[in-house]
Amino acid sequence: MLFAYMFVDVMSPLQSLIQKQRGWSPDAFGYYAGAEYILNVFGFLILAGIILDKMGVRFTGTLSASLMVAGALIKLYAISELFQGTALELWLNSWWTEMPGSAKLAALGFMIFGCGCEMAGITVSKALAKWFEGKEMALAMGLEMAIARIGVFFIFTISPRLADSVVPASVVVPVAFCSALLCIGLLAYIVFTFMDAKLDREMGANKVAEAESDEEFKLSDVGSIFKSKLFWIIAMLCVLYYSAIFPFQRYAANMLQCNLGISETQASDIFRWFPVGAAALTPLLGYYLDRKGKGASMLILGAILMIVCHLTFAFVVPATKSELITYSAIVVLGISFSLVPAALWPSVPKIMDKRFLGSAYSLIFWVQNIGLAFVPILIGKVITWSNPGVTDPMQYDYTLPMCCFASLGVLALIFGIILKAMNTVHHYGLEDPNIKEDFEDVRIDGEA
Ligand SMILES: NCCCC[C@H](NC(=O)[C@@H](N)CCCCN)C(=O)O
Repeated sequence: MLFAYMFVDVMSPLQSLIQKQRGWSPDAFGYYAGAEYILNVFGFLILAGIILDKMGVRFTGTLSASLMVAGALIKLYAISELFQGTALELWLNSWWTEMPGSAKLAALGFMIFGCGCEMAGITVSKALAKWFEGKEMALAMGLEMAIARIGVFFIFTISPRLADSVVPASVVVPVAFCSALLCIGLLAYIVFTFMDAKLDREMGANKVAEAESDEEFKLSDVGSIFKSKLFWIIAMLCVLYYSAIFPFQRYAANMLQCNLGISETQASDIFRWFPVGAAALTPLLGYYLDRKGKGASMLILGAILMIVCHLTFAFVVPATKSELITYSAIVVLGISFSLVPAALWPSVPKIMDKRFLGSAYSLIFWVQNIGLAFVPILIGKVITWSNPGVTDPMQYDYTLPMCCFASLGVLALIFGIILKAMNTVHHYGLEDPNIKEDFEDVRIDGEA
């Protein structure tokens, strides 16, 4: 997941370079960036969950890592010199001319990569739930997310430097570097499949037989998940919360530039500490959750902190232009981005039956991906609508867009409160620690 998250953002700091090198306009760059989620939104993620529950973590993880490598290589080819002047490029250049041929092929590669990346996300979650059931599951998931966030910080730091390491500067170097890392990731996962097979053997014949007889996944389970009220509450909380985080990340640097009147680099230098803060805290909160519980309360607190931060960016930062307040809001947002992921993902195995855990994760990801695909477009339109006549990208007023992000947080908070109330009534164990001697299993079996 570290290498996957690095690949996702490898081009993010290189927007102006790819514009100079390959003629991608900001719009073309936006379409390329959105391509990551397209196939997932149009149903691939649902299929991925079914494959995961039918075929298991070893097959699905290897498939997802292979998809990421294939997508990465297509993207690498698209931006390389090799692709320039080919018949395919000429043909791709001949229609929808706003989007250069290299951007179209890179978007296709990114789409395939995106399928592999999200499929890997649900596979890793299911694998961790299997390996750490009744143990330090939240800590394990927290560490996995922390490593991925460090990858984001790392790639924002090294990507421009790798591009500048050749003359003239080239986007090919960082993309080739990350593609090589993905190949290493695929090999690492293949090694894991042997370890996982060994775990199955160690778990003993009895447990495997039990798993085979009682826990066979049925296609109708997908329908059962969709009918579950609890599933929809978690999925809505997830999409609303994450839609106010990942799409915000795309606009954050520009928002800081406009509010503080600083350069792109200064803004990035401030904002890049956000994933680092989240990386530092998520495992600690996972450790706490494993031992003390309070998962539902953490979700509520995380949503409240996010609302406070987005409102600070909307009203306080532009009025005071204070760097101290800005840094404080970034740190508090990092705490929020630790609380919610640390509590959300380990909660799913508590309330969903093991046999369709992969599908449950995939359907939550699917709803989330719809938000991640469309909220950035919506925010772009709000920026344009609330800044009539503004052409200088340093002069945007971000009050309304930030209020939109805060509103998503308010809705997420409402779903968090409903979830906690339901947990109090039905005792799903969302406030309980993961590590328990006698774990009372109250997971719903498709019906809630
Ligand atoms: N084992 C993974 C748990 C989910 C972590 C979560 N990621 C997502 O929700 C992804 N579906 C979306 C990632 C988008 C990145 N461009 C997270 O908190 O990162």
